[in-house]
Amino acid sequence: MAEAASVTTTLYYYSIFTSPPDRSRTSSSSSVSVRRRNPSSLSWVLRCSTNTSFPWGCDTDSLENASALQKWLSKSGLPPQKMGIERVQVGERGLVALKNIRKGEKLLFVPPSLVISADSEWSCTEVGKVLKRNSVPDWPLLATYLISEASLMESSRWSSYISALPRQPYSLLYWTRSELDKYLVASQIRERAIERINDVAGTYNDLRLRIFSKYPHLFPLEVRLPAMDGNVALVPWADMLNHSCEVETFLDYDKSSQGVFYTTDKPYQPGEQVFISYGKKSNGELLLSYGFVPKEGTNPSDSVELSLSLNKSDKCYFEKSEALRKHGLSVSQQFPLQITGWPMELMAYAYLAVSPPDMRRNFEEMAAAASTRTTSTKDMRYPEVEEQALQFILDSCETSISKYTKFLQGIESLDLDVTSPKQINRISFLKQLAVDLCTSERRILFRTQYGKRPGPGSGRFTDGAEILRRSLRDMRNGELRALKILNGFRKLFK
Ligand SMILES: C[S@@+](CC[C@H](N)C(=O)[O-])C[C@H]1O[C@@H](n2cnc3c(N)ncnc32)[C@H](O)[C@@H]1O
Repeated sequence: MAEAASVTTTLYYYSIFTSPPDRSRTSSSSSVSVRRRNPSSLSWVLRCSTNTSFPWGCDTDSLENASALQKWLSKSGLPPQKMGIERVQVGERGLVALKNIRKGEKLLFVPPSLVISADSEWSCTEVGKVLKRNSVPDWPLLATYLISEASLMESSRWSSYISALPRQPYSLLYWTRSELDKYLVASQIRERAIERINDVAGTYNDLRLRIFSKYPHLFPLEVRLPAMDGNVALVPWADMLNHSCEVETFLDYDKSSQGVFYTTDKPYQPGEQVFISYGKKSNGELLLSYGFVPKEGTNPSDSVELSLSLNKSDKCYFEKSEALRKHGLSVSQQFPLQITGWPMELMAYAYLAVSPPDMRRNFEEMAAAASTRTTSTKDMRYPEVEEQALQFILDSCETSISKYTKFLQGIESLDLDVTSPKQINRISFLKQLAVDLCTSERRILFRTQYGKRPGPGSGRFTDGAEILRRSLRDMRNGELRALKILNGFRKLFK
C-alpha cells in the first residue's frame, strides 16, 4: 500500500541520449541511447530537504502497488507485454518472462505518452512555466515535475506510478555521515558518496536561492526539489527491470516512435527473471547509486580505486607536484584497478613518484602520461626506475589491503547508537553491504599484487603477461645474478 511518509523513496531516472554513454575510467561500453543517470542523488535530496505528506512509493516487496501500476499502464496505452512484475530472487521485485523470449528480441515499447520527459505536460502549468523560464536543467525539472504530481495525490495521472516507485533505502546517498565514516572507512567509495551528496545539495541550494524562494506560493517547502543536469526521462514499467552484470543491454530510445524499448542479448524461458544493465559499473558505484552489491566475483566491471601519493620528503616534491598540477592531477591521486589489470596512467604516476632528481627532464612526460586528459605515449618505460615503481605500487596496495583487513576484522564491534528493532535491522544490512563491498575491493587489490601488469601497446587497461610480485622477484634475481657474475670477474682479475 502507498503510505504517507516523509520521502525516503528513490526515483529512477533514465537519461535519453542520442550520443554514446559516458565512458567511465573503468569501462568501454558500446553506444546506447538510453541510460540511467544518478538516480539516487535525487532521492537523497528528497530525504534531506522535503517532508512530504503525500503517498510516495512502496517497499519493494509490495506487489500490490506493482499490479495496480501494471493495470494502469495497460489502460494508458502500454502494449501487451511478454513480461510481468513478480517477486524475484534478485532485487525483490522484478520483471519475469511470461513467454519464450528470443535473443535479440525487442521488448517493452513504452510509448512517449507514458514517458516523463522535460516536454511532459504539467498539471500545475505555472510551476512548469517558472522552471522553464529560469532554464532549469532537465534533471531538476523532472524531479520537480514528479514531486508536483505527487502532491496532487490520486488526482495526478501518474499516481499509480508514483505509489509503485520502489523505496531504496540502502543507496549510499541514504547513509548518514556516521554510517559512511564507520562502515566505509577503508573504501574510496566513501569519498565519492560525500562528493555526490555535496553536489546534489549544491544544486538544490542553487535552485532554492534562484527560484524557489522567489515563488513561495508555487514552491511550498514540502515540494522543493533539486537534482542534476542531463537530458533525462522517467520510464514507468522499464524501471521494474533489475540489473545483471551478465547482460550488456541498455534501454533504447526509438527516434521514430519516440518510445523506449530494450533488445535482449540472451533468450529467456517463461518464469525467468529478465534483466538489463545499469551500466558497466563497479560494485562501489552500484552501491552508491542503487544500494546493492553484486555477489562476489560476478561483476566483470568491478574496480577499486587505489590511492597513490607523492612522498612529502621527496627532494623533487615541488617540481613533481607542479608537473602533476599542469596536467590536472594532484599529489594524491586515485587510479581504478580492475581484476583484469590496471591503467597505464597508474604506472606513469608511479614512475614519477619514485624518480630521482637526475630524471627531472622526464617529470613532465610522466605527469602527462599519468593524466587521462592528455593523449600522450602511455606505453613509456623507464627501466632505471621500473623496480622502484613496481615496489611503490605494491606498497600502496599493501597499505590499502591492511586498511580493509583491519575494517573487516573489527566490523562486528563497530556499533552506532541504535535503539529500535527497525534501526537494528537496517544497521545489520548496511554492515553486510559494507562487508560485501570491502571484500570485493580487497580481492581486486590482492589480484593486482599477483595479477597482470602493463605490457606495451595494451591500451587503457593493461593486459601484459607479467605478474607484479613475480616480475619484481625476477628483476631482483636478475640483479643478484649480475652481481654474482661481477664478483666472479673481480675475483678473476685479483
Ligand atoms: C529500477 S529498480 C528495479 C525494480 C525494483 N526491484 C523494484 O522492486 O521496484 C532498482 C532497484 O532494484 C534493486 N536491484 C536492482 N538490481 C539488483 C540486483 N542485481 N541485486 C539486488 N538488488 C537489485 C535495487 O534495490 C535497486 O535500487
